[in-house]
Amino acid sequence: MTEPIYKTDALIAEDIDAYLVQHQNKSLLRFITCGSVDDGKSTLIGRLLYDSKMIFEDQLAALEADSKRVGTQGQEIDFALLVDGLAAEREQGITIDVAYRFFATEKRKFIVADTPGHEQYTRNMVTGASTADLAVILIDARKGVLTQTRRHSYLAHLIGIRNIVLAVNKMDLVDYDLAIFDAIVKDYREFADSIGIESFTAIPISGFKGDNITTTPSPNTPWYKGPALIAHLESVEIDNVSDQAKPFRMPVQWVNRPNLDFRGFSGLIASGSVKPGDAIRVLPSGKTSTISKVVTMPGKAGPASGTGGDGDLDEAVAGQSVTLTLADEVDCSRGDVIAVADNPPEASSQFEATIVWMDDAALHVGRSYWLKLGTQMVSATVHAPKYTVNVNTMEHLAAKTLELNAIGVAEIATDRAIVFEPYADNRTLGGFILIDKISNRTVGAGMLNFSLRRAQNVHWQPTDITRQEHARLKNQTPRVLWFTGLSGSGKSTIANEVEKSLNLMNRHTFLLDGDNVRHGLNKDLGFTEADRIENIRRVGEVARLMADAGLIVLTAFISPFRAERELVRAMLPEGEFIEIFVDTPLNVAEARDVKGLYKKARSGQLKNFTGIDSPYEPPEHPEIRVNTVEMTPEQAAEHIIRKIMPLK
Ligand SMILES: Nc1ncnc2c1ncn2[C@@H]1O[C@H](COP(=O)(O)OS(=O)(=O)O)[C@@H](OP(=O)(O)O)[C@H]1O
Ligand SMILES: Nc1ncnc2c1ncn2[C@@H]1O[C@H](COP(=O)(O)OP(=O)(O)O)[C@@H](O)[C@H]1O
Repeated sequence: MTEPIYKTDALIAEDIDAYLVQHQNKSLLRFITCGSVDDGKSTLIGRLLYDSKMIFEDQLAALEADSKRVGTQGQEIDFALLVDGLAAEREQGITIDVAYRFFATEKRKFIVADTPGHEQYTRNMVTGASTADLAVILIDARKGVLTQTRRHSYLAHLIGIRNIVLAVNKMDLVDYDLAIFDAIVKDYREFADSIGIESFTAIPISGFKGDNITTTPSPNTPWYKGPALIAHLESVEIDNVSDQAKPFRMPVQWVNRPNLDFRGFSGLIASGSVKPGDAIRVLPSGKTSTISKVVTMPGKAGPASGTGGDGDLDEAVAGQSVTLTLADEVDCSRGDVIAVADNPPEASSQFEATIVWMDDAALHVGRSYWLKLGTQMVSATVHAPKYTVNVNTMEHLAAKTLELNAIGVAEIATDRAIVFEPYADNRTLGGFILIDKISNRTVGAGMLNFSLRRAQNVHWQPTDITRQEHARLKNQTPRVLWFTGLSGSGKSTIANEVEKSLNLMNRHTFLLDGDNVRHGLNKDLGFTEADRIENIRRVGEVARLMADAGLIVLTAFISPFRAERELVRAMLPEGEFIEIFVDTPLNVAEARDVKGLYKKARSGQLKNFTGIDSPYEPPEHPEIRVNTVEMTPEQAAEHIIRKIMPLK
């Protein structure tokens, strides 16, 4: 029964090029519709698709048959059936994911992201809204402005949508009463003012009856002098147009080098315009040059087909994909940004950001995530949130982390400077996503608000005695032998044995032990997840410094999380980090109970104890694994020494 709808999408998806060529000269408006099923959202979208004639004949026949069978509108066509395609939605009576639909009118083409209305789906709404130029906020005329209206408006505004349409729907059910419409608009204006929405367009409609949907004004609302919905969607200014007036920025997607004579930098122009002769600056290096040519992107044949472009352009503007060639040989690679020379964006490594959390597992404060901003990808850690926002009341709440669907403001630090602009000025250079390094899932989406001053005044200081010099003097290759395992597994005992053996071999070593470091450097840290993450981050930094000094470092920390162990691995040159899994089953470690801590944990006197009520994630591919049930500490140490030899 839903097949015809998928066919429409599939056709466009399969031959999107043909579709786009056909509509090439029309501008594209991306918009979202916000509201719940009850507000008539699906009916409205169905009506837009229907009225724009993008439904094929056979599908219409199927729709008519379906409507009569399962529709809720008697003998009339139930437009909601066009949109509520997913079986799960049908069963639950709700819309649960972002569905994108394409349609076109004489004047413009459209992509509409249909996002669900329920609070737990904030992340879907944010996903759908992230590229939208406009949001249609649906209101049921009988109910007026509701909590969810405020939530959707707040999210749409937060995500940077400047065009808001307040579609007051179901006007037929309130006798097209002007007073009701006016009261709703007044109510909404008060709310909009309070959150900084500068303007919106209110339209009285009936998705079901078709009032004020297409281009002609409805005779049922003679008091309404504004445009009908489609007429408004066809004429509203698209962000690209306003972006063109901003300074030129183009994040480099790839370096296009089809042959030795051509070296171009390809990307999508994020803002402004560019033409041959323009003075530009490559960031973050700051190197300057001049634009030689602006070439349109290669066609389907790809970069291999010579310069591949359809030809040189006199000028290109925001929203266009182009390849730029420069007058000078300038270092420039993927992730760099080419900008107008005298007004470039900043580069920074510390920011305040607004983050929408999208993962079932809450944010781990201090953990290193991938941060992807346009074509730039760096490691980043998020500090404890300053506050989270209650999306129903706009209240600020105190919070230690961000749970699924939470929106919070927090400081964020990247491991190297990224080129950016505040999201409010530039969505492309200010919007980012966070990716879990282990699962590769997108866990958050965010907006950079501003960079923190302190980041700009800290610079790397080069030193003359390099780590190679330090290592050469000690006549050894630095290593970090990272022992990990449960409390009482034998990390300290075995690490101690290994250090003794290394010293007999005249190696320069240092053993960092959990208990000892926690008395000094890390005495401010406890055993919450966030504190353990910070504990390991600091120990990792110290181990790295010691390895830079040429030492063989041994560390004995539970280090329960894979992500932080991988973080430390990534801090060191390839091959210098050796993960040693002290593999002792919980019952064995517990039976040893050297410090009586397991007993305390079992009796509830000690909370968050690893293996009892705090997780331990065993290494998946440790360089070395020792089984302390089968080996004595001495045997385990010998095994390790043998594995790491010949140790120069
Ligand atoms: N709640 C809780 N959970 C785990 N361990 C606890 C806890 N409270 C105190 N201790 C003692 O602290 C030692 C572990 O510290 P670490 O720095 O290695 O821990 S972690 O890596 O930050 O998880 C650990 O030492 P080892 O037994 O040598 O591992 C314990 O003695
Ligand atoms: N094969 C073994 N390897 C390491 N320790 C062992 C072994 N068998 C028994 N033990 C005992 O287990 C305890 C391990 O404690 P410890 O080294 O402090 O562990 P951790 O540092 O992992 O908490 C010590 O008392 C040690 O003597």
